[in-house]
Amino acid sequence: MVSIEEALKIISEQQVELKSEFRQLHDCLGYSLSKDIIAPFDMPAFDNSAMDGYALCGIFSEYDIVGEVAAGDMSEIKLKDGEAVRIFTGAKVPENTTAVMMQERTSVEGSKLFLELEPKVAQYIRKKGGEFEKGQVVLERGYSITPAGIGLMGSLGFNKIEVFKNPLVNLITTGNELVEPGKPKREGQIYESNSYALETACAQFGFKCENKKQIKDDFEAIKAGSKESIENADVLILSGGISVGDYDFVKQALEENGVEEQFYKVFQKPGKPLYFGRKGNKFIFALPGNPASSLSCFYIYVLPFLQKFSGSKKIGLPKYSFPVKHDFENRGDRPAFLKARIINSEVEILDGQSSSMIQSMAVGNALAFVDAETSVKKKEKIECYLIS
Ligand SMILES: Nc1nc2c(c(=O)[nH]1)N[C@H]1C(S)=C(S)[C@@H](COP(=O)(O)OP(=O)(O)OC[C@H]3O[C@@H](n4cnc5c(N)ncnc54)[C@H](O)[C@@H]3O)O[C@H]1N2
Ligand code: MOO
Repeated sequence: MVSIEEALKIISEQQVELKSEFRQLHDCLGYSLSKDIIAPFDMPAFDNSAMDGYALCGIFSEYDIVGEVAAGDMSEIKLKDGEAVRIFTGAKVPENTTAVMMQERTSVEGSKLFLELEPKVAQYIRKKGGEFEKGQVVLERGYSITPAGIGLMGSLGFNKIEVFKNPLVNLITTGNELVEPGKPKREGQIYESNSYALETACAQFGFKCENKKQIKDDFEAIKAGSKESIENADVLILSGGISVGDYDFVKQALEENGVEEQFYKVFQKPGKPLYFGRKGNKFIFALPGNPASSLSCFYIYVLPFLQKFSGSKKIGLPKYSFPVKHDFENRGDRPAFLKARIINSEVEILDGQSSSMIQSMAVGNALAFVDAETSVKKKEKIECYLIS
């Protein structure tokens, strides 16, 4: 049995072989950059107008309108003192522009422009290189790509992005009692739900499960199924059958497949029987079958590993401290990740903390950490991992 800190350290210290690939710009959300993104030109690339209005030369109260520049135009106009051009947002400002005046503050009579107020030098001009300059690193290697990052890379003209390959994930659920949702079940059976929660938890962070298998509590079947997944995937996630019961075959099956245990059992609640193993450059997490245990172990242990394996610098769930809404006592002898809800900057520890209960996790948005045999007083701050 290891502590939470030891388990996380063992996971974070695994040497993983990162590979890179080019992906289309629209298809790299959830991937991480394998190279810095360097601006190929200044941003903006030319001085341009921030408003629909008039580009002015010199500071006067009236001007002669000498032309028009729309967004996308290649303006050849060189303004002289007292001249103005009609201009639109994003259009290149002509040479010698002193300022832009928004059209709401102007009036026009024939070709004469009158201003309601005096312009300030450089107002409403977005200067060339004002955001960043050519050659500047705008996104660093290891940056986990977001929609804004995609927008930025598109604005720099990149249509293919070099990213780290995401690990190939396989998922195996084990249990004789499990029935696929949508099918009839008889007394003693339950619906298989962990694979859905785990697959979508992967997807929440941009990781795809390429293959899902459901296997009975049969040693040979689990051994054969996990052998195949270890061959085909980078990371195998199993759920169930990892405790000490007569039908818990996962650990032994993994051992017989040549998987080397990195740790087994973590001193925590939920998720005590968590197993982590490795075979070469393949990694195996066997999560306890209880629904809240398996998902909580995914968030705390599997997610940081998948992120590391994808070359991301962003590791683990966002973690913040919040004051508790009410007194709380963890009477258990294990440190606990508690299903919790953060509202109005306060954290409420929810009812339904049993490892088999997932409704509290579904309506919650965080896992709150409270050490073993510890009381926390109302307003005392505790660490919370945000799950949504
Ligand atoms: N004698 C002991 N018994 C148990 C211990 C222990 O230390 N000594 N630990 C308990 C703890 S803590 C946990 S957590 C569970 C974990 O057991 P397993 O990983 O072997 O999981 P299973 O027995 O297969 O299932 C546990 C529970 O979860 C349900 N389940 C399993 N798979 C799914 C699924 N895919 N979808 C929905 N629900 C699932 C299953 O029906 C069981 O109710 O062991 C304790 N026992
Ligand atoms: O450690 Mo288990 O996940 O409490 O039921």
